[in-house]
Amino acid sequence: MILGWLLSATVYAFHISGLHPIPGHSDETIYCRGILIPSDSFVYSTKPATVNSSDCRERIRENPDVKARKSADDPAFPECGSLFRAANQSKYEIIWIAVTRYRTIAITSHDTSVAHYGGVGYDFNTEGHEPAPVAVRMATFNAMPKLELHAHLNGCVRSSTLLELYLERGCEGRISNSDLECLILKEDRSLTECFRLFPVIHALTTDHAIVKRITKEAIEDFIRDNVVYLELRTTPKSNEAYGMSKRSYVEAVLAGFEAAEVSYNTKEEDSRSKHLMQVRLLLSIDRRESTEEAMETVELAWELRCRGVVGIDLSGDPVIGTWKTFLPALMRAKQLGVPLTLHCGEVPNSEEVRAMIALKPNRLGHVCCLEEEEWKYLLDSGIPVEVCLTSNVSTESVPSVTDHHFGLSEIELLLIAKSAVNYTFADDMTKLALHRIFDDALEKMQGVKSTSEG
Ligand SMILES: CNc1ncnc2c1ncn2[C@@H]1O[C@H](COP(=O)(O)O)[C@@H](O)[C@H]1O
Repeated sequence: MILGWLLSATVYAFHISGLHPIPGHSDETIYCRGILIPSDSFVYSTKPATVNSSDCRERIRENPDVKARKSADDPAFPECGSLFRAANQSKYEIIWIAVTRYRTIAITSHDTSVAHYGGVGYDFNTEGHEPAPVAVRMATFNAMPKLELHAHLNGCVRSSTLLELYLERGCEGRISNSDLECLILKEDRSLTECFRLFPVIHALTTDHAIVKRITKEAIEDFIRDNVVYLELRTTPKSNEAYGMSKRSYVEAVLAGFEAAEVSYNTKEEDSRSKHLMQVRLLLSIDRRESTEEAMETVELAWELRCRGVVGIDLSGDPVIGTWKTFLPALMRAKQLGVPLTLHCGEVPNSEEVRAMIALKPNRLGHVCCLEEEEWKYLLDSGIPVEVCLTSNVSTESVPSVTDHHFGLSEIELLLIAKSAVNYTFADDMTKLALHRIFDDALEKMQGVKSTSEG
């Protein structure tokens, strides 16, 4: 019984990117984790400002919901103002922000002039201050093609698989049963708890066969969510006890890619098999690693560039490690022309945030905790940001899902998702094919819309 319950909790606990309703909310509305799939995958670009920041701020102040939540003593609110100022000064348009006591997240876009705060949409092109929330149906999100550009393999392991492995082999004394259950059942985890959980997962996903299995399952789950292009990232690991080197680990992941394609293609009765999902791999450097280990990962990415490895990621517990350790490897990646994405500003760290932006990586991930000056610097740099909304909610970096929802129309969401194609690490042919998928979906959506309006 407990196991059944644990299994049914799968999607909430581990499959962070799952397209599933949040308990207590209707699955007919946008208030669901599903909306966060595309948003996790979105990459936003920037463009000259069209929004008057003081007007924008006034409208936010006038919303009683926001006032109730952001009381005067909440240090986050002034931060919001400075964000608008930064955007205005640097002539970028902010379409969406989320401010919590600790973090501020902003999204800029060239596709729309809609801004959001506290889960309520405001159309800056219209008169009046009425909030304009838009309910979007789950079915639409299921059907919508999606790009997933920020998925950590060991963060996507099904809870059912973890439990199965745990029951089979235990957890090598690293964690008690009750601790494991507690971690699995807890829907939202602080960053600290997250990094307590990863070693537990790693202790279970040790050998090549398991790495292949979790890769295949993760891909199948993304296919089910109608992701059409996936950049999966994972940290190559060596583990003598299992005869594993960094290279053989990556080989096991690539074997998982192949296995997923086979099982996917054989399910001909499944209409989703008409889509062929494109999968690419980024190799992550963990912040606990040494310069030499980081360098080995970069060389591996270069060697395996013809087999689907398209980039390097720097990730891991943001309070561990120092920037200088990884710099030689990141510079080497740049020298080789291997695309780079860096986890940036998950916790306040001005010096590092500045150094990361100065390195001019191809993308930055999370980018939650920035000082006003750093925001300006980021906006000036024009570096696309992987805005990891699902993760930020799960790790309690932002207060709730409703504080995150976009309130955009279905077509606007699709357009934003489409714009992310330009920031994938895919080749031009793949980008073209992806643009076509989005154009088809857009055409269908517009057709449905005009029929229902007619
Ligand atoms: C929540 N925000 C985050 N911030 C930073 N790094 C994260 C992360 N979430 C996951 N990882 C990184 O991904 C590893 C697990 O997948 P792989 O073993 O690589 O497949 C974690 O150990 C951590 O290094």
